Amino acid sequence: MDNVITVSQLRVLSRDKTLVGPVSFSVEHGSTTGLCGPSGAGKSTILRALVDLLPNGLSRDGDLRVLDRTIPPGKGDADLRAKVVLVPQMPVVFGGSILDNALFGLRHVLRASPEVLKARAEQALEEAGLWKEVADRLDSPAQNLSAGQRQRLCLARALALEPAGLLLDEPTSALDERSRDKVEQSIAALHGRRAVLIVSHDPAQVERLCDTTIHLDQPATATPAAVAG
Ligand SMILES: Nc1ncnc2c1ncn2[C@@H]1O[C@H](COP(=O)(O)OP(=O)(O)OP(=O)(O)O)[C@@H](O)[C@H]1O
Repeated sequence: MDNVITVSQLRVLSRDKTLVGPVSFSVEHGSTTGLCGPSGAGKSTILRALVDLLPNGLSRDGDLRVLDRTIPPGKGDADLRAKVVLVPQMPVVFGGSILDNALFGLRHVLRASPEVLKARAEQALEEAGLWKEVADRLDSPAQNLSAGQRQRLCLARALALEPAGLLLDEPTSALDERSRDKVEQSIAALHGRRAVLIVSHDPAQVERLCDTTIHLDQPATATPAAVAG
């Protein structure tokens, strides 16, 4: 199978100090990979590095390939962010309707008629496992959705971009068991269709969803780059 994301000796640096890494791994098309490790090990930071959205003051080195393209540090662009999409830990639901939220992002990437955009958003809501619950109220405020529905709406917003890779940061950490199960069903349905990298604290969840696991064993400490490298 083809790799969607390939990382070799990737480190995240804070000034000249290694904050996370080095790590090397790949995520294949159609696979679901778990990214695990103790709090502070650098899981969220790695996800952000993969889409070149590190906070100010942090940078990365090492090699990052997305599909057949090498992404030099700081050179991530809209094209990269449509191919590999990060869904953050806390779902961000904007003011506006459910449909507006599903379309957010897609509108900037795809120049198409409102009908085509709507069809793509509906397909994404279906893929995220939310369609049946919202089909009759697409114009209702998204803020009224439950926490689990919001998480799946954010998943739909990402899927509307038809990414090759999805990065999910603790997608069920704030959910009760029933909502968690629904989100997990949606993630499981992506297996075979997308490359999914999922940060999880829950070994049982990793067992349920993932083909392979990457372990970040050490909490990140700012060690001198020359030593850590
Ligand atoms: N902007 C930043 N500047 C400096 N250090 C940072 C910055 N962002 C994160 N860090 C540090 O990087 C390390 C990794 O943080 P990160 O949030 O990636 O860990 P994590 O494994 O996702 O943790 P958790 O499981 O608790 O969410 C931590 O030591 C954190 O303090």
